[in-house]
Amino acid sequence: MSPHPIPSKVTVAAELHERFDEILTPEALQFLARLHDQFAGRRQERLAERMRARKAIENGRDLRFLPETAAVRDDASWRVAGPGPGLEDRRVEITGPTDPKMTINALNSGAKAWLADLEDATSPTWSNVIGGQLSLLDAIRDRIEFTNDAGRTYRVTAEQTPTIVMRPRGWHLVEKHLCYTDRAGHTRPASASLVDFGLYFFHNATALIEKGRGPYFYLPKLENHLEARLWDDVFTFSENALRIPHGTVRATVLIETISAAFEMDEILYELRDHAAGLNAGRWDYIFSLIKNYRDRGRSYVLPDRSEITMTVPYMRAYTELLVQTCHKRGAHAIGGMSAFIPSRRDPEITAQALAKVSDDKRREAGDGFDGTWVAHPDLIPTARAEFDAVLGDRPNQVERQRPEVHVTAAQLTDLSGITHTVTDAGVRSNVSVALRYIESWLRGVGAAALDNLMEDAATAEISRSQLWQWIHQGIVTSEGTAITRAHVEAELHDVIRGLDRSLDDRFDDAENILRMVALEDDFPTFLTIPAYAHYLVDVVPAREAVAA
Ligand SMILES: CC(=O)SCCNC(=O)CCNC(=O)[C@H](O)C(C)(C)COP(=O)(O)OP(=O)(O)OC[C@H]1O[C@@H](n2cnc3c(N)ncnc32)[C@H](O)[C@@H]1OP(=O)(O)O
Ligand SMILES: O=CC(=O)O
Ligand SMILES: [Mg+2]
Repeated sequence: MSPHPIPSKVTVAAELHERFDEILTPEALQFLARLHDQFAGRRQERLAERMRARKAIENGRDLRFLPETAAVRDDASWRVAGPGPGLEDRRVEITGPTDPKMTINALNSGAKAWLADLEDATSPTWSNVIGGQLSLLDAIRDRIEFTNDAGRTYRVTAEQTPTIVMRPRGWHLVEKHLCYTDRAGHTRPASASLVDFGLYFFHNATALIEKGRGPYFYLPKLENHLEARLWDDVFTFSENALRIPHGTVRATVLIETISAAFEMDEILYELRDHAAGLNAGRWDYIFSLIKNYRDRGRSYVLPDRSEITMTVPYMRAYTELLVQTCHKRGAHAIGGMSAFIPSRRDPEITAQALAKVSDDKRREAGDGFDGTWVAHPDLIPTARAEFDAVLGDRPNQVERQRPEVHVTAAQLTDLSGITHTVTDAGVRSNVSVALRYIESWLRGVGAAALDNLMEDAATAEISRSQLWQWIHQGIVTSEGTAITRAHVEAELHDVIRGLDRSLDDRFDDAENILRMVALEDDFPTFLTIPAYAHYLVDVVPAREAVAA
């Protein structure tokens, strides 16, 4: 370390589009630099630990409830902070990206909460990342407006708007358009989590509190309780920095990795001053199962994506444990996303989607969940009806304990007794969906309706990781086709031949990424990491002028 350390800073290494200076103010960048001073090193340690943990599973180690944290699990006395103002009743939450139109539509939707998503549903182009922050800034100040190409102007007209719960990107991602230079003069890309969280918190925490709500977050893709501790420390540091009372932030943690399912109590405990609940993030959870057990033999091979439902035993074990853990600790249990979406052009598709969503939400409400997610505004009445039927006038059912639930470690990963059937159609569908989703993502559209299903980063991860696993485990389809690399290549060519191409589509790049993440021997931990590095980064020399 030099005897006269230079101040650390965060600098902008990208074009400043219209109004970006309202978000990337010197003060906001300085706040990001302080967050990185405190937490960038710990983030790196956590990421290194993720690699070690994954390697251990790969080498045959079974996950277990941690002996060293048994006291936390066994202590019946502690509770979490619980809902902040505006989070008491979360029976239906709409999720979606934060472009201005979706923001306004979500705020007018009638849902109780809006998951403003910078994660699974957002392609992290520079425009989307800072544009999303601008939408939120404007929404919170009641001034958001949008006019589409046809001249239709969108405004927020609802009397009661949903409580905003923002979801920053996960710890694994970087934001290369912002550079962090530490006190020793080393420059690295900023942490995407700290950027998304930090900018939102810095600009909006006080305004949200003045509106009677608060700075609320969904935390994605946590793998263990030490990552929860890191987030908790980020919250406490940020509350102190902005002189906001400790415990104002609320976090709802997605339990969407297999390892986190073994540490639900511990995650809530680490975040107990800030925790509002847990969410059953089913799509990433399935992806995490495949990713971690992909090399553990055929008994860990999951069937066609369409067959992996919430009623198979290992998925039931996970959701039952989640509800039980939450209610024991005074936390809300929030259900997940049914991927079926309605079509305003096709009443039959809509009827099918509503029936599937009804079933899913009825099961969740009956199991004790306090609320749930929907992907589309037209699903809100259906989801609400199922929760109204169980909750009635009560805002939630946190008081409903589930003492009869006894989930063992083995049940969480026991894939025996389920079908492992893979079909030709399942292979084709994974190739087609993954390719088309990645193409959309590369164009900056992070959630898409494909074949009447909602697809986002989490669902696309399932498709590509299944292809990888099926190839590497030498699976033969029920029709007798050996799923080799050559076979998947042939399917890919076939899908590409059948596409409606345009001059500016990104299918060539999408094909390149799909090959990288599904057809190589190496298994990238997230498809978004190489896709971002290859195609989404548009860096210009850092601007010293806006450095903090
Ligand atoms: C695994 C997970 O993490 S799940 C959570 C992350 N995923 C998501 O959040 C997906 C959210 N959903 C969506 O993005 C969209 O519903 C899609 C992409 C699936 C489908 O969107 P579209 O093709 O636009 O659907 P459709 O044409 O039927 O939309 C009708 C209207 O509803 C609006 N709408 C649709 N979904 C949403 C939403 N989630 N939030 C707000 N408005 C929405 C559309 O903007 C459109 O508005 P308009 O009539 O003013 O143009
Ligand atoms: O984020 C939610 C999921 O299902 O993944
Ligand atoms: Mg997810």
